[in-house]
Amino acid sequence: MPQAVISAARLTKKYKDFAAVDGISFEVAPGESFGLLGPNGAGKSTTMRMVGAVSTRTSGELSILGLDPNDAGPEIRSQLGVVPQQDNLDQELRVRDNLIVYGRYFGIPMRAIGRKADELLEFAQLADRAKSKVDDLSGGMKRRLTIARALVNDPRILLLDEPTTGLDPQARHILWDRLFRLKEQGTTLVLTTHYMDEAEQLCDRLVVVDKGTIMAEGSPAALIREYSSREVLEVRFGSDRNEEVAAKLAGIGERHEVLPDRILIYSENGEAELAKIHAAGYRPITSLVRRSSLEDVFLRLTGRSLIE
Ligand SMILES: Nc1ncnc2c1ncn2[C@@H]1O[C@H](COP(=O)(O)OP(=O)(O)OP(=O)(O)O)[C@@H](O)[C@H]1O
Repeated sequence: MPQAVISAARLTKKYKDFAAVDGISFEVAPGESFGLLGPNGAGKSTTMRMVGAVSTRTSGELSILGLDPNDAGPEIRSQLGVVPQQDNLDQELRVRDNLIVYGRYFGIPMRAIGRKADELLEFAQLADRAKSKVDDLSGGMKRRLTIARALVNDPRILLLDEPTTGLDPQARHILWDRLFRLKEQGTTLVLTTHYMDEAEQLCDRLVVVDKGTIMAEGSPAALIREYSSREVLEVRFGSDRNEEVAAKLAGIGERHEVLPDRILIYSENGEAELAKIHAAGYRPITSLVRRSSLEDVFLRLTGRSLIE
């Protein structure tokens, strides 16, 4: 890997005796899009706050852009863009003024900041809303404005905590498109998400986190190859029968997961497994064949679903 822009070794954050982040190690290369995928409470935001140099670590090593946040917090923060989980835009100010005020905060000269604000509004597809009140924007627009604001200082790394939580599918796709654009331009992206499709779409590489520890690391495709099969057959026999039927399907597929509402059968060819189930005399209420996803990887690693 080229000289890492973020390097964490045995990074730990404790709240009293509880380790919210429990000895995690990872590196992020320049220009990479790196993700932390895990359910609520996994320790993703806590990790992001340490990387963002706004929360101190309890132990371990952390280097951001070659600097230690314990010694160089302000210098690190001046080179980062941060998109927090909750939008914290200035509701009193108009859209464009949010960017101007933030730019002034970073000490950008007045004549440069106006040009920068217009450029960022264009990028965030908000040019026609420049004079709107923040309150009048949709959730997706507010999110894009928060991203635009985080780009005011031309950050070397953009940190995004759950960038699309709470957005509708269309707004998510518009936002992903903007993040792809940034990725193309070479910005290093670090994001947390509990959406497996977001991780699959946006991340070159990711770590799967659960209960403060890293369960696996790799590209989405490599993780799926390593921890799942090519296809998944989902069958439903009714919540009271799934356990009983699953026990009788022992020879079918490479392995099963029995969830409260369905059985997942992992194999290279879901349709072929469905034919075997029919041949054995079982008729599922519903059946669906899909390709494996990071959700299956998480289930395999933890025995639990990402969204509970
Ligand atoms: N200030 C705090 N004091 C005590 N416990 C905390 C504090 N902040 C976080 N925690 C706990 O640490 C754990 C990890 O929280 P964190 O917010 O990092 O998780 P997360 O993966 O980002 O999930 P979410 O998406 O819900 O924010 C949780 O159990 C949380 O309750």
